[in-house]
Amino acid sequence: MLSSRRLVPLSYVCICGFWPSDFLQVPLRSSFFRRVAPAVVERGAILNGFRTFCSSKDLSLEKCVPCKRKDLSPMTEGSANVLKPKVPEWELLNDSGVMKLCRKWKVKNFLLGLEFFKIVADLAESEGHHPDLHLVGWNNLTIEIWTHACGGLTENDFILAAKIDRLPFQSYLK
Ligand SMILES: C[C@H](O)[C@H](O)[C@H]1CNC2=NC(N)=NC(=O)C2=N1
Repeated sequence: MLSSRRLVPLSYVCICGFWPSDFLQVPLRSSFFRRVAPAVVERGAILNGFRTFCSSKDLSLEKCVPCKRKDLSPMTEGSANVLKPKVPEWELLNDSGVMKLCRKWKVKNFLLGLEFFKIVADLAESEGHHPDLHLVGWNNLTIEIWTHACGGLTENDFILAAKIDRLPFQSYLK
């Protein structure tokens, strides 16, 4: 389904009801955009020209797209902050200029930590988009998500984070 979604160049935020029919193109620089930005993300929008969320409130229902575009560029901190409320458990990290999503868990034991990562790995493979996995001190897990192809954040990262949040990990945690 996603292949039908064209990637459009960044110049407007497109508010859509249903892809690709009823677009209202709003110049990013307009005061209208600044006022409606959060609502735009709620209703569905193109941020950084990569895709429209077609009014899905839940990013975990979206699919990651291949990061093959030569001109793929990371989203701005402003765009990241607009999407951040959709993955409230994650924090935005600026790692030497590379913006990433980061979340930590403490699991009951080492083997559950590896099982946790295996489940995340299977999800990542199915999405074709992969997190950085850290397991330290036997039971401290950290997952960092960013788009390596452009050295920053894209919608794929927020989608993967939202999908990870829906995995059934409660029984793994301390
Ligand atoms: C074509 C495919 O999208 C790329 O090989 C994927 C694989 N998984 C990936 N994962 C992440 N996090 N960033 C990437 O740039 C990336 N590229």
